[in-house]
Amino acid sequence: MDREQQKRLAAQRAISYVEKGSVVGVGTGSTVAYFIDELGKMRDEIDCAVSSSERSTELLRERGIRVVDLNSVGTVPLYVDGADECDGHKRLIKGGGAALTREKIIAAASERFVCMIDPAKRVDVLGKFPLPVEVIPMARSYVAREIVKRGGQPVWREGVTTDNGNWVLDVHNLSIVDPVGLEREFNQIVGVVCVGLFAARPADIVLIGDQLMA
Ligand SMILES: O=C[C@H](O)[C@H](O)[C@H](O)COP(=O)(O)O
Repeated sequence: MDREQQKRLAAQRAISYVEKGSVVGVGTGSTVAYFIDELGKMRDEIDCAVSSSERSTELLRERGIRVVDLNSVGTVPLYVDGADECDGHKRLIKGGGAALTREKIIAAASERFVCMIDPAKRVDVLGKFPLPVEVIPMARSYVAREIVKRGGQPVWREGVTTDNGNWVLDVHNLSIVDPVGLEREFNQIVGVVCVGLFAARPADIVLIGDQLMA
């Protein structure tokens, strides 16, 4: 089975976590696009969605799903998203599509985070996928130098501006043996908006294709 089929299967299974009449938090990316397809089929059974990107908002609206501001809802019962890497503790690297900050905000505001991946993204140690870090544009060089001091090799994702008007550094050469510690450390660099490590708030449920990860 190819990766796209695995992503679609994960999205179909993720739908079973959606409760009728509820607000659904929606992530970003190619896997989420399959989830939005499925969610569209039950648009009359849910209340509305909160979205992690302009791209997902557009897809949701195209399928007739009402999208509301996170500030207008309380705790979100369910957040569904993809990831770029996932370790055995359901800690993630995210941000390959530059949507990490809004994704992390909705994940933090959610009771349950269901993450959908294909088998190639399941790793023992995070870091083979370059770690995305969203930065305030004027701080790009400074943050890059600070990351070099910590052993990473930052590469500016030139030409990409996030939905928040910021830039992204992709940090290569990291073997992330302490994801919570590294997330905390990078968060403390002035000029960093968000680190694409979801370790302090990992996923609650990970679907690898249609299989539940233990
Ligand atoms: O910024 C993008 C997100 O974190 C995505 O969830 C992540 O990159 C996975 O995307 P995809 O499902 O396209 O592999």
